[in-house]
Amino acid sequence: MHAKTTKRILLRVTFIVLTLGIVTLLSSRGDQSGLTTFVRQDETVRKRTLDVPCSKDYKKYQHFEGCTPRRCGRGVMDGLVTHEEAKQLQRIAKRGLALGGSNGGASILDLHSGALSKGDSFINLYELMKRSNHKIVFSEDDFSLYRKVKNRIRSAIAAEFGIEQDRLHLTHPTFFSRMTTKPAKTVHDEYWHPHIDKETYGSFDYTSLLYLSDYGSDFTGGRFVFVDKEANSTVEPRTGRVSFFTSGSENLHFVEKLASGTRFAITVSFSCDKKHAIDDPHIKS
Ligand SMILES: O=C(O)CCC(=O)C(=O)O
Ligand SMILES: [Fe+2]
Repeated sequence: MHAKTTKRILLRVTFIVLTLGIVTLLSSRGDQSGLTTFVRQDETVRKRTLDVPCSKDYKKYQHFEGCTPRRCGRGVMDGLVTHEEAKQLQRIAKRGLALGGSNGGASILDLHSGALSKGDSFINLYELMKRSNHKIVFSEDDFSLYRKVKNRIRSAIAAEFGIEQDRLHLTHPTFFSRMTTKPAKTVHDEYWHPHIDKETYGSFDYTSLLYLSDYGSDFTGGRFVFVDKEANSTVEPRTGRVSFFTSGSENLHFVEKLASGTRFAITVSFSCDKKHAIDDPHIKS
């Protein structure tokens, strides 16, 4: 073969390889809107983590040695909670929420305090249960499932961040959420605003979310989005998926507005400060 022809072919091959490389790189980083996917709904991840630099805000907060994040980050685990456990928790959520429900698109049931969205405000489910002879909604088995799952999540967070698990205290609020496409009626329905959990909830140091329904089939929209400098990054909810992260401003986030369907999740969070510890939810007598 002619040296010139060989050179031309080599140049062409190099061009094709480079173009393919750039296309692959761009598509793996996200679409034109600057959105990348951290974990897709249709994949099963044992554990996927990402370190993110801790925000400077930690200087403002009291430091709890051996617990306050020194390393910040995010993680997603699919194997921690079984599909059946998540489905059972969804049934519990539905049972409780059936006694209330917001007029707008977001309803919560706080398992610890009993706060339940109803209309444009909240009622107390435990008060209601007390008045109507206790076990109308939850059984001891329901609470025991919640505790089991919460302890598993706590161990996973402790292992990931190199903390002794006894230093992580379950904190308020811990709640089931149900989101729909209904228009918001009060600010409590506006789940789509970017926020920092440490600022919104005060006591949170490590946030976890357990998803109880599937993005793409049970609902559309409703992806969890981390707001990052370069490109936002989504976690697509999947039944049984646990997503956890340090609660400071390094993990600013929001939930996209739902486009269709109903989305269920539980927020389970931990504080390093004993003062903010709450008991495991249990039947109040
Ligand atoms: O349900 C979610 O994916 C996130 C909810 C959330 O941001 C929160 O509870 O603070
Ligand atoms: Fe949040």
